[in-house]
Amino acid sequence: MASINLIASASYVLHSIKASSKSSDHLKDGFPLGNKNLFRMNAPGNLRKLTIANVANEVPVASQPSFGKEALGDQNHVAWTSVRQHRWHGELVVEGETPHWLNGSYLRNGPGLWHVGDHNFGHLFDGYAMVVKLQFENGRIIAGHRQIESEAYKAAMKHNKLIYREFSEVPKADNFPSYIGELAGLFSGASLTDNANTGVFKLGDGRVICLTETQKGSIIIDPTTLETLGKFEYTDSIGGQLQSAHPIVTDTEFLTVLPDLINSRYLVVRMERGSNERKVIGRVECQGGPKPGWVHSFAVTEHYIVVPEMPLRYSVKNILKAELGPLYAFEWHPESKGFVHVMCKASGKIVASVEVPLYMTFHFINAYEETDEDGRVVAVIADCCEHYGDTTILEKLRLQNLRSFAGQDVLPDARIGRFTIPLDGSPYGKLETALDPNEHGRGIDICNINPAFLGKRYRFAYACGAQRPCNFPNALTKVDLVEKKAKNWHEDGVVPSDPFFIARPGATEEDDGVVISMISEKNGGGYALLLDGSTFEEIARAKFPYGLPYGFHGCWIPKK
Ligand SMILES: CC(=O)/C=C/C=C(C)/C=C/C1=C(C)CCCC1(C)C
Ligand SMILES: CC(/C=C/C=O)=C\C=C\C=O
Ligand SMILES: [Fe+2]
Repeated sequence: MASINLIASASYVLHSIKASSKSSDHLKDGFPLGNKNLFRMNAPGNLRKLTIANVANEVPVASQPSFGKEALGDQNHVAWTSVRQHRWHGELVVEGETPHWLNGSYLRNGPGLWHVGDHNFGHLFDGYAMVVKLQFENGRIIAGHRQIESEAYKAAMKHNKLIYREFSEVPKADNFPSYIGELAGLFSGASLTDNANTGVFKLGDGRVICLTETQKGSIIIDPTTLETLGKFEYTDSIGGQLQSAHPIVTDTEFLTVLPDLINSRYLVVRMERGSNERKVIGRVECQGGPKPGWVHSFAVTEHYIVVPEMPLRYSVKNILKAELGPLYAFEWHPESKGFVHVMCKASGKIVASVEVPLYMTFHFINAYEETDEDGRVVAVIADCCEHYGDTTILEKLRLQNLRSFAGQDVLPDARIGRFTIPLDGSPYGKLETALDPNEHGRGIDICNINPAFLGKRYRFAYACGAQRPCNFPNALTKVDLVEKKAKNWHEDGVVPSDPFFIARPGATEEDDGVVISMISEKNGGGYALLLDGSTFEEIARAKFPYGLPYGFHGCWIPKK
């Protein structure tokens, strides 16, 4: 059965490759090159003329009139609306001043399209990936966005229906045999999405890669044109289907965690700069069960890798179901408990596996080693955006909820959860609240730090926070973990994304730099925002021709 499915999917892949060159061609068909100032805003019925400096190369998707089409009434914030065209590129007018030392490109990945044909997707995490670029050049900002041409996206465009399984979406089996094919495809991974919408990373050798949580969803793009260049092929034989969405990428290496659903363990792997071959550092045997916990992200210190084992566990039963359960591919197993494991990076040995209170996190912020007066490491501290051991947030991120509850105070509380993991062999670790969550409006997620402090004792985290009432993080927050205070940025009706810190060259203070975020506005507009990393005051903003959907995670590519 699996081989039949593989043959089917191989012939499908061939079709898609042929279709892909055509698809890029037909995306240009009917492209009104002269029409440089007219943009239809995403807000329903809102036709406006905007003058944007040097707008070039706006590319409507000729045969996809469905872009930006969800008809959901006035409440449909542009943050939760498909982008109105496949790609765009142009210069933005800057209000304020961007620092002249800021030369390079900020790329951000996230969903761009949440429907196919007449079918609206269910969840924020389902959207077909779109990368947005802000290229800073001597005070100017050249911007652009482009859909990633994953197999899942191309297949959906070609057949006008969902073909691959997304986070909350399962393609409809037209008939029983095709459902059997779909099941086999799930075992082989052939039916799983490669929609690389979670993050974008610059590898040490300069390649730029977009990822999702399936290994096949590792896609190389051109950071200048944002063109999809092809699959990132792992040349090792490690196998498996899944990966963390958040590898730790430095100039020298790429570290990630691969959940192994068959053996109920995690593989921690490392890929050197310039290589496509991952090598296993070590294995973490899960303490609870029945399956490994979801591992969206993990953390590192200078010498250790911190691997979470959440009670929110992968569920093979759910993954194989035609209708997903309330927690999609996962199940909440409080009886299986929560654990955190610490692996020595050099030897792969587990130096601590501790039980901790039940927790629920997407994002680790950072981790570091705590030493005693003799300099011996006695504990590992790991911080994350923690949802009080409650999975409700997953339901709140359903598009219907994001669209219908704007302004209502339904965002579940979140905090910075600080794990203390003793290295003295004791079986328990601590999970405490790092600062009063009211400081950041009792909402916090999508966090960044100064990358020079990765794995080290640090003081500042930048994240999306909340200005209540809200149904989604609607503020930017700078958290001071030493003073236990936060500075917040908010404007009425905004949905800000990924506050990304870039250090000023030569800086000696941790927060000396700028924070970039892309803002979606309630009137359908949007802009790039620059805040001072220290004061958290606005230094510049630059309006996009039209608002962009909410995005997840970005990276910085300094100009060579
Ligand atoms: C955007 C984000 O934060 C997470 C995305 C996660 C995805 C796309 C997960 C996809 C999966 C499947 C398609 C089936 C198997 C399990 C799982 C990895 C959840
Ligand atoms: C948007 C999000 C997770 C994205 C994953 O990469 C979490 C939002 C949480 C809200 O508090
Ligand atoms: Fe994430």
